[in-house]
Amino acid sequence: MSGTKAPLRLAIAGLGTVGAGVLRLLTENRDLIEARAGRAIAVTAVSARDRSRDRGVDLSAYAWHDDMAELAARDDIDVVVELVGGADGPALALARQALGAGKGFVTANKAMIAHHGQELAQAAEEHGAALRFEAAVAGGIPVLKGVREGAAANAIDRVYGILNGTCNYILTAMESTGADFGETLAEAQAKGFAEADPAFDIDGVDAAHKLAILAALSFGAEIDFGSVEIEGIRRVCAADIAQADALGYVVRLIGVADIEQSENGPRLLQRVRPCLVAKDHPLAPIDGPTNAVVAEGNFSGRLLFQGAGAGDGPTASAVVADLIDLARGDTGAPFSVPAAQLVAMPKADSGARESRSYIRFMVADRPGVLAEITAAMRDAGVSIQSLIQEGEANGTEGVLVAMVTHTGPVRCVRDAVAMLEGSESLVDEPLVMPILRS
Ligand SMILES: NC(=O)C1=CN([C@@H]2O[C@H](COP(=O)(O)OP(=O)(O)OC[C@H]3O[C@@H](n4cnc5c(N)ncnc54)[C@H](O)[C@@H]3O)[C@@H](O)[C@H]2O)C=CC1
Ligand SMILES: N[C@@H](CC=O)C(=O)O
Ligand code: NA
Repeated sequence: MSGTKAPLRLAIAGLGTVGAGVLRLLTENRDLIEARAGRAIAVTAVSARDRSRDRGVDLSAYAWHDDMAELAARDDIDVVVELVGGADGPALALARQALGAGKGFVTANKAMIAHHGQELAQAAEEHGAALRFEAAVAGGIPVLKGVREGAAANAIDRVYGILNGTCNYILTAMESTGADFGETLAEAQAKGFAEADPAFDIDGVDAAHKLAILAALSFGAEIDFGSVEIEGIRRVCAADIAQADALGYVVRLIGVADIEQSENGPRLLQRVRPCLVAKDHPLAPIDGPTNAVVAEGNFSGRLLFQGAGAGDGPTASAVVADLIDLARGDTGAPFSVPAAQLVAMPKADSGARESRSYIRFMVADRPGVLAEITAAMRDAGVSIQSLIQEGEANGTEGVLVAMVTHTGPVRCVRDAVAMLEGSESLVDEPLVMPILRS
């Protein structure tokens, strides 16, 4: 079909949700993939933990390796595809080996790229190999391609979005059905969205991995996962979602990265936390495992990328798109610029940022409690826009007091909360959620 070009030969490590999806996609769409890639893309060898597991795909045509480290050593392989996971360990060893041997390397592993992406990009350059990881950020959405290629001419100084399908699935289910957190997490796990350790999802770490990669690529910054401020969704309760709704907002886990200019060069701020999102904001209707990313280019204006952020089909689509690029001979720098040109950007001070905030207190039902809270706000310089006191919140001890502040420094809200620490009026630690600016 494509003439005489030799096929691109793959070894795939990991045949779980994503790996099995990639095998299915390569089989079902073989002809169109070959036509678009200009050559066949053929699997030669595979490795996973359990050879006999029924994955709904026929493995009989592929060489099997119990030890995935052997894949990179095969001389009949052009590209190693890593769909195992884990920041370090065998996945990282395989990446180093494959790139060191001059083979292409395609992965969906955001944990590994967030921690070691720069080293791996450098290794790829040194050995003339290609490294790609579109599936690692926002699953099936071609957001890395969109930023790296489609928006390549723009300076981008803010990128943000919904980067974790599991959290979005949980939050939107809590919103629409009032379902409980644990039950909804189990559903997300059963559908294959959740990470091997779902704490990575609900504690915001997975979104932070993706944000760190997206920020590096968007801003030309060194990857700095360590400086991401992270808060997950464990403490968001049904009453918060109901209060947000009454105020005209929905609750979403949002990753935001931006750069601010200072005398000493650009500073980077990366934060992942549950936020209140106005119902007319483009991120508000994003539900279920869908992800959405907004990138603000200085010529393009606001770009919105939206689609399935997790699951076998969408994630496989991103992996195979990378493989098609490699088959076509695109070996360009994965972070837009060579790894050595990525700029080290110190962390910006999040306390100095201005924001409106939602603050929820669970308080003891007794006189003087509200006065104590509002005094702390006054002393810390926080201006309250609205305050709601509810009866006993469902399934919780105490009375819910929720407030929305006027725009002011984040530090003042932190100071107010710190002043109330240890107060006998509070039956739980306050929850602060910023209101996402449009
Ligand atoms: N599931 C999803 O929706 C998405 C997953 N990802 C990423 O894709 C990667 C794979 O995720 P899933 O397919 O969901 O995981 P999974 O747990 O379903 O599959 C992992 C596979 O790796 C194999 N494996 C584990 N340790 C191994 C070892 N030492 N040697 C050989 N094989 C080994 C397992 O046998 C299994 O086949 C992860 O990095 C994940 O973060 C990225 C985007 C979306
Ligand atoms: N666990 C992740 C899977 C995709 O990256 C998620 O829920 O988004
Ligand atoms: Na993607």
